[in-house]
Amino acid sequence: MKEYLDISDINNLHEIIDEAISLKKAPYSFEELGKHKTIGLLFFNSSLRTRLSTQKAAQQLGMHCIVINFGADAWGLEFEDGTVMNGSTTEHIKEAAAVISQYCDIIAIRAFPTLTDKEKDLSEHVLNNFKKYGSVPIVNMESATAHPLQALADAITITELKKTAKPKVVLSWAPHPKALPHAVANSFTKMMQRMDVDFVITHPEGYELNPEVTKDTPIVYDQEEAFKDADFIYVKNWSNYKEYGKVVNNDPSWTISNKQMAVTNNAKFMHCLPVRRNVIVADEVIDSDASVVIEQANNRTYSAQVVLKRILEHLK
Ligand SMILES: NCCC[C@H](NC(=O)CCC(=O)O)C(=O)O
Ligand SMILES: NC(=O)OP(=O)(O)O
Repeated sequence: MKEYLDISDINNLHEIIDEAISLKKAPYSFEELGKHKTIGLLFFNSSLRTRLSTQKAAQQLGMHCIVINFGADAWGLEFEDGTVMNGSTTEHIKEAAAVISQYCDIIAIRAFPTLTDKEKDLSEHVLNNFKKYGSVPIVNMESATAHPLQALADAITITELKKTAKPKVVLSWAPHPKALPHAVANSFTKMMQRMDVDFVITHPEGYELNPEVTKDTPIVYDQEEAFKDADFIYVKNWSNYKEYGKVVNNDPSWTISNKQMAVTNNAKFMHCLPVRRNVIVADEVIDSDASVVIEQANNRTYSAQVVLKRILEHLK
């Protein structure tokens, strides 16, 4: 694997999921592979799971890890070409990406969307500028439109827990007070389209994701109808895509409670975390045996580890 920007960088999905599950059983089997290699983790936004699981994955491969928070302790970066830099930005991406590439063999980046400038977000300008001006492989740790490490962890989790050959998986929107990105929902959708599952999306009318992502995936506007006989309920809020970045609906009847779970086939409840309790999901569901959110978060380590392993093998 040359880089990991999107799940399209995965050639053989079955193979990578199986390999991640093997790494979970023997996480130190390749601790020589990353010896004397360094990964730089660049954060423009907060993180708990991605930051810790990616570090853990790198360490289990014998790599060194360096971390920088652009929001807090780096110089303000300029991304536009030809700007007269007499304002708030201090350093241009051209130098920053080239310099970081001197110190790191792999660069991993978290950079959320603006949710105000749709065109800029869709262009993935942060990720693509690092790719353009850096000289080492890039790993996406959640960008404006994609969270492929999360989607791979989700695929591992569903593979481990499914009880039938072709489970029914539902992606459900749930309310949230703030405008949230589409990245998790986009990557999960693309992942389910590649897996052998019966996949349905449910959300209030008007909350359609980018049609270039959803393609021909069935969309059911009635949440209860969508949940019938489901084996996995994957919940996520996203802000409006058409009225870009707006919160136009906060309907609490979409919050996942026992009432919704009752029509499923004893479904597992999934969420990428962090989750707002009693807004996205009621305590009674996330505290029940149906919830697999901790197993899902654990799989973030093996998702990152299999990706880093493959990039390291490509570097050799
Ligand atoms: N990496 C997992 C999710 C990150 C982000 N959630 C958030 O920003 C939650 C913020 C809050 O609840 O205040 C998202 O939805 O893409
Ligand atoms: N799921 C996830 O990416 O969590 P963090 O935002 O805490 O990294």
